[in-house]
Amino acid sequence: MSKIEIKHLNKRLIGSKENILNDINLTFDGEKIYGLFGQNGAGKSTLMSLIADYNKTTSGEILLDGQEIHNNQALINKVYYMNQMDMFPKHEKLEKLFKMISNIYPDYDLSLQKELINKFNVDIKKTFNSLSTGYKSIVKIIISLCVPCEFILLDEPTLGLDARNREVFYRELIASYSKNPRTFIISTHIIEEVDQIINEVVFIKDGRVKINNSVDDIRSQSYSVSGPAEDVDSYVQGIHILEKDRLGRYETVHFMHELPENPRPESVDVEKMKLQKLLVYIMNSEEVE
Ligand SMILES: Nc1ncnc2c1ncn2[C@@H]1O[C@H](COP(=O)(O)OP(=O)(O)OP(=O)(O)O)[C@@H](O)[C@H]1O
Repeated sequence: MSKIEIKHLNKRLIGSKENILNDINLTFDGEKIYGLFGQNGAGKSTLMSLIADYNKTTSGEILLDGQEIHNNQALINKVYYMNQMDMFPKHEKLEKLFKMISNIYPDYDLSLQKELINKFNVDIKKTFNSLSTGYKSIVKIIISLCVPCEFILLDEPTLGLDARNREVFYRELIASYSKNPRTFIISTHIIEEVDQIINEVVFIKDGRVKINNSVDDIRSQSYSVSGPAEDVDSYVQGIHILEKDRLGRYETVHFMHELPENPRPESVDVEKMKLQKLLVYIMNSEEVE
């Protein structure tokens, strides 16, 4: 199974004194779905553009199956980068645009493309330039799911999509992945949207990797316990609580710890903490250390 390894990568823009990315060491394994998170300006798009060889590293290596991707067209062809740049011919009708792309990739999935055009209600007689922000994203999403690449990098794929189309996209992504497992790296600010889809989390802050772990590991021993306040309090007694939300007599407490050994009152519900909340705690605790 293919993998991408990033070793001691630094990126600094010419004329700048500061690195955008600092000593990045990461492995993206085959057939996994990664969430790439971080605040605005953290360096997510820069990292993706380097992997796809749109940009050159200042130092360090990006290897696909042990070989440098940079300037190696056979390897670059295994990576597809969907981003916010509009690089398609603006005045061509979409039907021609789709044809051009499918001609570039020998095993492009034309039947999936047809299905997705219908599901997203895309009018292929329109030009790319005339599309709304959301429909521009949809066209890019369709192409990303149909190209026969082993590594698909999606940079804020749902930008401008309404709720229905976001749902269609994630449903189709899962269907496509199940049928044809490959690696997806999805950069998004809306962690709730992907927390059921991704296997791995990479969190970048100020150009450095702060979290690089599986979702299962991150979510193990992290709970949200809710119910009548007095029952919850007695159940979680002695556990370090990260946050308590209260609504009248009802409360929810969040903690990163094993479940208490005390018997759980029937009135109390236990669930895994939401990934978004958890990542915020992990980042905050790192800052305190
Ligand atoms: N061509 C450029 N010229 C100047 N600064 C740049 C350039 N490209 C990136 N940067 C800077 O590098 C940093 C990282 O940007 P990048 O777009 O990679 O972040 P991001 O995590 O994708 O952010 P966002 O979530 O806002 O899209 C930012 O401070 C950005 O301003």
